Amino acid sequence: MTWSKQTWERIIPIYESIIAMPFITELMDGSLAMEKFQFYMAQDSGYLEHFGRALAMIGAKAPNVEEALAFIQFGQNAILVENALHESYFKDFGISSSGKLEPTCHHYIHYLKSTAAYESVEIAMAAVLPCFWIYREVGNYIYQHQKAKNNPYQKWIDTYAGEEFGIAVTRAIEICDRAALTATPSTQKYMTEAFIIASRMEFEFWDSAYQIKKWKFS
Ligand SMILES: Cc1ncc(C[n+]2csc(CCO)c2C)c(N)n1
Repeated sequence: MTWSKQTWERIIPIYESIIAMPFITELMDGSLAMEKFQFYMAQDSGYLEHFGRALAMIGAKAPNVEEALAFIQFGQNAILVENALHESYFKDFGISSSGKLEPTCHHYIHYLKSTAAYESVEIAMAAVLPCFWIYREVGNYIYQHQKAKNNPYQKWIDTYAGEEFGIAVTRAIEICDRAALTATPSTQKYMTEAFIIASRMEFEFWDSAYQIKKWKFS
């Protein structure tokens, strides 16, 4: 069995908890409080910028030029998505600025950036993979199960259920599987651990948006 299949099985309980979260079920039926979505959007805008930087750093460390190019393009896309969010969603939802990074987003970004900086490239690739993979699965799940018409969050749903995004995710999974094939058992173990930690952070990210969780002291 490939590294990715084995590792996805480890996070199925996290994935199933994510699709049952009130943030997701309410996003699906369009009933999610605007205030929670605005908080999510503002945090995600900050997340995408730093995530893009982490991806570019992984690209710089990639073992061959095709993989370097793939990660640099993922990084560019993350930042372009961020710009598109600014221009369209921010206008639609009345968010004035991305604001500062609140605790969960701060934690997640710094986990990814320090993994990209200090760990081996295979581990860093595994750490950023849940961001791609979980979003594709959640995006497709919502798209297939949504019942609401005129959902105010339709644009968000369409972004992640799109075919183009699906192709990028498959490519990211393939690169991680190739990296795992030549990695030592110890590195493979750390790759799995990084994938699990980032999957937990994906759960926490939505949960913190539902709770609008901010720093106690600002
Ligand atoms: C917290 C959080 N996690 C994952 C994504 C999804 N995502 C954003 S950019 C990108 C890849 C490059 O296009 C992916 C998969 C998100 N938006 N926010």
